[in-house]
Amino acid sequence: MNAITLDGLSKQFAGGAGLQPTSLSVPTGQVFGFLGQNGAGKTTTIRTLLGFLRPTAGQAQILGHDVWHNRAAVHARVGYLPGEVKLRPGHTAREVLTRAAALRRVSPQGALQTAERLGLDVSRRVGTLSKGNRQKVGLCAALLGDPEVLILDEPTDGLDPLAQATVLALLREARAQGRTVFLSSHVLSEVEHVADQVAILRGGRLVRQETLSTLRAGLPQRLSVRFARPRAATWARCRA
Ligand SMILES: Nc1ncnc2c1ncn2[C@@H]1O[C@H](COP(=O)(O)OP(=O)(O)OP(=O)(O)O)[C@@H](O)[C@H]1O
Repeated sequence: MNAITLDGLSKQFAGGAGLQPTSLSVPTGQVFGFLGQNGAGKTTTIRTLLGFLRPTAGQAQILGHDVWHNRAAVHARVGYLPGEVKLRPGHTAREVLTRAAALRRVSPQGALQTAERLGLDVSRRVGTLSKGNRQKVGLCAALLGDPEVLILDEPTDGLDPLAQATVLALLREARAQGRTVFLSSHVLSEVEHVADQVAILRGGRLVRQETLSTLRAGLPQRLSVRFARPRAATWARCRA
């Protein structure tokens, strides 16, 4: 069964940019990497998929619900990390997570443990946190209550390599528990460590969707370099 389905979903902004009609599906229990350069349309897709933007055409379903018509039912079962995490600056990270947990009617314990794994000091006021550490607060909030579907807009953006590795480990654990992850990123080398499938968006258009093994098989496995002159002579020139 598919956890997420886009059926001809599109979003046209006044300037013409946005998302061209796009159809794709994400099977339950998979990590789906959604790749594209700056401005490719990843955030637009995610915000339309979640019903924050009204689609120009088409529809999206999450866990069998039409997103636009059943937003509350969908949002109750989805953990979402927005591209820009906005938090009340005067609250500590612990307060943010405890309040978010109360709103979701779940225990904050899991999120506080995740914060510890990510090396986040939850006693700090979020207004004093770095971008990466605010990102960690947003991620802990998205994971609250172990939602069935996680939709994460560039979750590792701005994180140090250790925290990035912890995030990827958290996503693998979510998959091992049968949960579904929709993960946007600029970087294939990061997504390939965790994704089962990837889609590539360019200029608001889906240009590829394939499994990681098919994508890898299509990438050059060997690079051959030809020197215009004998190698020893080339190195000698470089050293000179
Ligand atoms: N509210 C809006 N009104 C008009 N154009 C918009 C709006 N939001 C986004 N766009 C345009 O839609 C295109 C896709 O933007 P989007 O933010 O979805 O890209 P992205 O892939 O998430 O980029 P990034 O990796 O930089 O976050 C861009 O050309 C952007 O300028």
